[in-house]
Amino acid sequence: MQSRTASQKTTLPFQTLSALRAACLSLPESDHNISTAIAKREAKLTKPLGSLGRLEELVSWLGQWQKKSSPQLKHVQITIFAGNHGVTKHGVSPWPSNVTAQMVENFKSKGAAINQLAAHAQANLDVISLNNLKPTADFTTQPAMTETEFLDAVSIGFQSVSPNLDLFCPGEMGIGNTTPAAALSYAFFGGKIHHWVGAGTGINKAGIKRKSDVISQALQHHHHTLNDPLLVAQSLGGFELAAIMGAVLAARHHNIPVLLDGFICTAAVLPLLKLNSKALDHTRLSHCSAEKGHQRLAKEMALNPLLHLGLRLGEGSGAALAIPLLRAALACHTQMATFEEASISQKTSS
Ligand SMILES: O=C(O)c1ccc[n+]([C@@H]2O[C@H](COP(=O)([O-])O)[C@@H](O)[C@H]2O)c1
Ligand SMILES: Cc1cc2nc[nH]c2cc1C
Repeated sequence: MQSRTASQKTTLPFQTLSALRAACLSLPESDHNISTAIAKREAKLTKPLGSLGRLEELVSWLGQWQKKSSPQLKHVQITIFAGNHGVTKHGVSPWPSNVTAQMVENFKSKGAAINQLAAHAQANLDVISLNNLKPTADFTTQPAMTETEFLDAVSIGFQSVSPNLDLFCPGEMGIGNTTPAAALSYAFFGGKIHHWVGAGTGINKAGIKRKSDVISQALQHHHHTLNDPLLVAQSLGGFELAAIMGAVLAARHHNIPVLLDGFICTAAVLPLLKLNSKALDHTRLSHCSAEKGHQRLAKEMALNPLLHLGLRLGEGSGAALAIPLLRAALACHTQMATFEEASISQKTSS
């Protein structure tokens, strides 16, 4: 496993918000000729058309973005982005912030759930600690990050994605990060605060009330930023969320399909969607988290989760669990016999 503390300042791709905005607005498209080729083969395979349900669509999605009519999953990367949060001083998480660094060590020594799930999925796992795990500012009174801090974090995420990948899965670790995730969701979709605020790592009712109050205060403080998705991400997000946003943007520029993880990961890429309604076409949502706001967020973002397992761990765990599903989909598409090869009669009427 590679682990980085990601504080280098040289040749970062985004020196200004307008450079980042331009990269979000001008995005490559998938190759629709590939989906036609894949659909043609799918129709010849020894099963009623459509009978493998979403597995069929997943093969087409992988192929369109990889630009391969026989998509592959040789180079699969899970990267955990770790960061800390100034809002934790308001008691929004039951865990102390030093658990973020302790879990980073646990990832490095292969003791965490994601280490087992990544190995099972035959995926490479890296961890990147943002800002040396120094926390964001308390966003109830200041932007979570300065413009430079935000751009650096986005740039580090962007640069972390190697162009040769077949699939990229961002994960995250950050005590307190369900609060910025809920704040971003509420800032972009409104509704009632309590729709977005859940127990995270297990906070009690009083803690959930504190989280809601913190978010309400933060939105009042940053109301002037709410019409600009990048300023919202800078003001209400976090280092690891910004890095995830940058990484998912990079994957798009390299035509790499992405599996999104849980509530925090989904909220992290929401600014991309708000800037460009096609920005997440190269992604699929691996699972629906048990965290309260995730189902609503997925619906608002028109993301249809592949798995419902009651997970609420983060680390990229849901994405890791969906990788074997993608491998199964590819195995069927590439290795099944056609009707002709297996001498099976085709259907006689429609
Ligand atoms: O992925 C999810 O949906 C998810 C839901 C709840 C908690 N988490 C993880 O728990 C941590 C944040 O929870 P909290 O209570 O400290 O805000 C962070 O490290 C996340 O990876 C993750
Ligand atoms: C132990 C622990 C492991 C985690 N993994 C992701 N978030 C986490 C939060 C805690 C508290």
